[in-house]
Amino acid sequence: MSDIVEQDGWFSRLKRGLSKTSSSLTRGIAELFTKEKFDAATLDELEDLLIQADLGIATAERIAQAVGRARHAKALDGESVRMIVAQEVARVLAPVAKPLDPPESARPAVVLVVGVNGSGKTTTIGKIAESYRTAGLKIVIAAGDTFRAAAVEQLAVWARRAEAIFVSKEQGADAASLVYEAWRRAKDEDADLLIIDTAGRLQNKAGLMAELEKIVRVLKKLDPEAPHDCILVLDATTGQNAVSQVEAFGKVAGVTGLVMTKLDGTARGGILVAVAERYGLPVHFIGVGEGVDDLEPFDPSDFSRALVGLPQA
Ligand SMILES: Nc1nc2c(ncn2[C@@H]2O[C@H](COP(=O)(O)OP(=O)(O)OP(=O)(O)O)[C@@H](O)[C@H]2O)c(=O)[nH]1
Repeated sequence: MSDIVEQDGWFSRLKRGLSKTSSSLTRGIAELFTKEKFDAATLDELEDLLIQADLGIATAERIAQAVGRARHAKALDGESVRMIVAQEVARVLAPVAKPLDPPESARPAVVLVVGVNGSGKTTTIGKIAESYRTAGLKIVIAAGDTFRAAAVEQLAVWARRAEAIFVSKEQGADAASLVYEAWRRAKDEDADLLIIDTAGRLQNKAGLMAELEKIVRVLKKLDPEAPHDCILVLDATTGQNAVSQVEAFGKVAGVTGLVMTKLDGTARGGILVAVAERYGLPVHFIGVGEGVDDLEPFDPSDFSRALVGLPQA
């Protein structure tokens, strides 16, 4: 691959996006080799370093054990340790890397997008709509965040770009009734896909969570299988808080998959691994920047190598 293509490619954006995490891991691992010998205490330090990057205790332990085994077989250096980290991380992530794949038989297939304020829901919806427009699908987008006029406007821009039918209501309107209308509209138009934005809410605000529950209830009356996908968008910079979001949104809306954004904003990008290990939920997309090209389908090999600053396999 030429340098120019490589520069503009997804992997180099991913690598740049994950550089806060990868440089902190690379530096930390290099420091382990300034010790006189690489012994059990060094392995503990490695484990701590991985936990600090939010990789989760179980994965950190497994990686330290794998490095421990390798140290008997060959002389280690920073790069070989990073390679072991990448291999173990890829192993954890392989089962959760699944493209978003709403059923073709459902008309419309319903994708509900949930998450706290500012996590990147709008950007995610724009990306999904764009990829399905390219595939020739007829799309309806419902502006279920009826609280913020700016959110509706932003979504309308994405809808126009994706040549999607856009359904919105006046500010403060009941979100569940908007969802009802949007589903009917999608049915009347024989649309393939209905994507529903929802208002950002904190997982500990009971009133807003009840409203989300009502949206799901309304959808189930229209189609017992809906929503076919319920995507939780997680902001990586919220760290361990992502874990409580998965639980709270999972309980109310039955989360079926994840998108993790803003991996560029943290040195603890390992949080994706911790969440994957704990819940085994599919990861559909990851985001490392504000542009539409900075959100891409999740690839465990690319992610795990970029996480420790290694070139693409
Ligand atoms: N650095 C960075 N910024 C991102 C990423 N994804 C989204 N953003 C930015 O984060 C902000 C919030 O993204 P939105 O897509 O509007 O999020 P939202 O969840 O719809 O937000 P609300 O409508 O406020 O609930 C925007 O300024 C995005 O450009 C990412 O991966 N990295």
